Amino acid sequence: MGLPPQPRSAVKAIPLSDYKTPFTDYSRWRLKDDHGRQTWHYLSVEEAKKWKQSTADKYFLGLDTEQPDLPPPKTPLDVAKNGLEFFSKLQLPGGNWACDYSGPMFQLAGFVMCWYATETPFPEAWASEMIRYLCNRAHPEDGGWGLHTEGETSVFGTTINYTTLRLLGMEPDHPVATKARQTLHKLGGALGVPHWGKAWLAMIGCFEWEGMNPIPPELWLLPEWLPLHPYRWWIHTRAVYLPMSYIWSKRYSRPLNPLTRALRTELFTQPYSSIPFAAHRNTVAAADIYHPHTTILNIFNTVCTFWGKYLLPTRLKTWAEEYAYSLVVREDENTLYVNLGPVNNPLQMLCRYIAEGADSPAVKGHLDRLEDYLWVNEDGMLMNGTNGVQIWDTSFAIQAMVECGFSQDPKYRKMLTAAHEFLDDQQISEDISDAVQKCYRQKRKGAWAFSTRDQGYTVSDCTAEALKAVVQLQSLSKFPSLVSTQRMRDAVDVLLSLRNPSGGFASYENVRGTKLLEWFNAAEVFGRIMIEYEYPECTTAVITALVYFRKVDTSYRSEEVERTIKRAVDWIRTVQRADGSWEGSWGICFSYAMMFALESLSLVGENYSNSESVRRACAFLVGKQMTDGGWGESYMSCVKGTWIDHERSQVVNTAWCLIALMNAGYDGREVLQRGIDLLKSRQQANGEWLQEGIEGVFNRSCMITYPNYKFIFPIKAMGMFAKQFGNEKLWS
Ligand SMILES: CC(C)=CCC[C@@H](C)[C@H]1CC[C@@]2(C)C3=C(CC[C@]12C)[C@@]1(C)CC[C@H](O)C(C)(C)[C@@H]1CC3
Repeated sequence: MGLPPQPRSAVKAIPLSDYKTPFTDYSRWRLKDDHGRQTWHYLSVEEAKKWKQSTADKYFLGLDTEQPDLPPPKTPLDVAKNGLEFFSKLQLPGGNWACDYSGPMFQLAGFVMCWYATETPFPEAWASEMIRYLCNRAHPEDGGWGLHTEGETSVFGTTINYTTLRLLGMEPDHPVATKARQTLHKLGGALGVPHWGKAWLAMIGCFEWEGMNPIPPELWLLPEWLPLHPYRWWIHTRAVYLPMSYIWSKRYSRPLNPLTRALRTELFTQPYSSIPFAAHRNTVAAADIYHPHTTILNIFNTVCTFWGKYLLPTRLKTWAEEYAYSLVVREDENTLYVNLGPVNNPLQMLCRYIAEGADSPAVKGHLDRLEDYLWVNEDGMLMNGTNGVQIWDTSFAIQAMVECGFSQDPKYRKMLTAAHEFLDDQQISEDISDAVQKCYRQKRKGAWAFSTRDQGYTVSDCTAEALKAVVQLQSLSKFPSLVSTQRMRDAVDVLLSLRNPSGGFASYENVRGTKLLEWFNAAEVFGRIMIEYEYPECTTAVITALVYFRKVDTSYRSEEVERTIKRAVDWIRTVQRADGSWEGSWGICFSYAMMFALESLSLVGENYSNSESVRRACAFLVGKQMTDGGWGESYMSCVKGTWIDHERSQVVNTAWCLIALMNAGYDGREVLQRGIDLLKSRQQANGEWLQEGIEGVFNRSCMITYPNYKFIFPIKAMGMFAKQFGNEKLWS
């Protein structure tokens, strides 16, 4: 400690196992919260004296939080109180919560490669800690990386993270680099890197653009009624391919320099100049493929390659580039450079750099806002999956406290008031003037996003959970009416705008495309990314929110609300599996979706005593209880689409299953109490629960952490148990 950031050459000789000691002085990092904008700052020694490190900073950095031992809990609410005692220390001044939102192992790489492509130097403290993070995440046996932290070594993960380390300053003969390179070569080298990897490498001059399947911006000029039009794609897919298509069309590569020349020799198993790149458009390492190319995609790619090479008129190409670029600019303007997510953001920056140059306000705006995605944990610096989890986690934290009956308790008033004010501040108050027509955006006035208002993207269940939290506080717990009735109605308008003909709800938008679009999924590493799908979690969250809203406002669009609830419940029934379960898409996995499904069914009056479908669901869950009383689901549940036990019970899965069963009105007290005992037994003396397995997922194959869940859901489960059975003394 006390060291300045280590010069990158100093990281030279450290072996893979020794990256636990920070390269920077961890007592000098601070997390700043500006209306939910969370950014990490590395202070000078002088600055650090004036700006004290908070408990939250220390916790996130893996330093000792010095929280005292609390009186041993005797009742479920004691456990909840102790949990909250700790969790309250993690609340940021703006009333929201933050977290290390890691898991995917491709975001930092995308960020570093795009940043490098813009010829911008990296701040020293970042570079050192990013290097350390990647060293800490390398698999101990083979030194490679996978798609996500739990995944097996892949060509994708290893190619892009090896490249990242080198761009950040690691020498090629460093033991970490040597080991990773050997593994990469054993896997056939970077020629087999999937599509996005090829694109990123091409941007820094380490892959030839002709070796990539095309991403023609001309697609944006197709008539919108065509099923293939990008506006019908899932929002994240189109947001990534939009800037990528512009860069692809421009064939932009950073001019070569000694480092990228060296990388050209390190990444491949054969001399770079001897590689016939055009023949390798479809070369993808077998182990990397989650979603193989379809014949139709291969034909499409061949046609597009031919079209681009021989037929595309220059004027049309320019027009397409200009149109795509105009959408890139709008995305920046509409989100104040935060952008939809961590992959499109750096790509957007590179587009602005290509078109407007390094000194343009746009590139500067990007360089500034990219910081919102960076995070520092005990292992180093990484890129978060979004610019935070602010609204989402704050909504759930409020709901958990309400469930415990703490909204009436003066002790929690300050924490809840700050959280309430945060949600009030973060509701999106207006639509983007020309956005709906020209950027293909969903209605957003009245919505809440997942992270912040600045990011500004409607998400169905984020709107629903925030609305539920607001109703719970304002109408059912007599908190001041910060969010007016009109604004709640705006939120309901958003939810109703998201209805689909099936009755189910998707994530950001209505389902706009046909499932057949999946034939054109070119990303290779993810499944189900081409269109929006209806999800049990999103659908049930909407049902729940509408039921809550209806409790306080019976008149607004009442028939539509009624019909929407009914149709959504019908949809939920259609996707319940024969074994009684629901499969999750955003959390791991069945336990997550079932928690939401059984809550909404209970709110429409279906429970264990009167519904066969609820009874089947309960039997499923009870059947999964482990011998220690807990539940545990492996992330492989999501990959395989069938419940797979974790090797050990998990606090978060246990809480989800308990909440699900209690919502269902399941009457087996013993089953529930064994789960409650397990949660209590895992709580530390200071009220904390320790991090266990990864909690979240997206696109079926990529895992992502939700570290606050281990506080929020056990607290909620305790509150519900106390409500259902009385807050009796259970432990001496
Ligand atoms: C394939 C690409 C572009 C990768 C970048 C990562 C994003 C796509 C991921 C990271 C976090 C992520 C899983 C998220 C979601 C969508 C996809 C995200 C944004 C949503 C908003 C979908 C709806 C969900 O119910 C929930 C709100 C939990 C999540 C939150 C995180």
